[in-house]
Amino acid sequence: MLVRVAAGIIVRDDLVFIALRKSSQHQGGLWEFPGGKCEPMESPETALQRELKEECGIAVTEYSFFKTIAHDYGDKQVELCFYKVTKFDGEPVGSEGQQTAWVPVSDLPSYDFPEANKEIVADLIK
Ligand SMILES: Nc1nc2c([nH]c(=O)n2[C@H]2C[C@H](O)[C@@H](COP(=O)(O)OP(=O)(O)OP(=O)(O)O)O2)c(=O)[nH]1
Ligand SMILES: [Mg+2]
Repeated sequence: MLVRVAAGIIVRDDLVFIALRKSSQHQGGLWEFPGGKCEPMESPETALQRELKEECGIAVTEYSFFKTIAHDYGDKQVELCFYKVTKFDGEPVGSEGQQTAWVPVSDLPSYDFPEANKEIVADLIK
């Protein structure tokens, strides 16, 4: 099962907004860049806008493509399209009750992310 996902690296100054995945979710208990699955035929850009509205309550107004990562978790194959989100309307929150945090980019390595995110975190702290 290949799942296409769009995720936003929401940045403000030197801080990044991250969220904790619920324990009931795939890769639960790990931190993530908010986002979610693309619907059939939906572009990742549209999915990014929709997911960040649903999960964080923000309207994305400026973003740029960062990187695509393909990863096989064994039980699930994901293709993650990461976007850097540089402007948005509203203040990001955990709309679905998820724990969230604004963290300095340099602190990202001290948070546990899914395996597929390791390369992204490494790129961000470069
Ligand atoms: N959102 C997000 N998902 C990630 C990241 N890293 C990573 O491996 N994933 C994986 C976990 C999931 O298998 C998949 C994303 O699914 P999701 O659970 O966010 O999807 P969704 O928001 O549509 O949620 P749902 O309605 O299906 O519960 O991608 C990440 O940084 N952000
Ligand atoms: Mg999600």
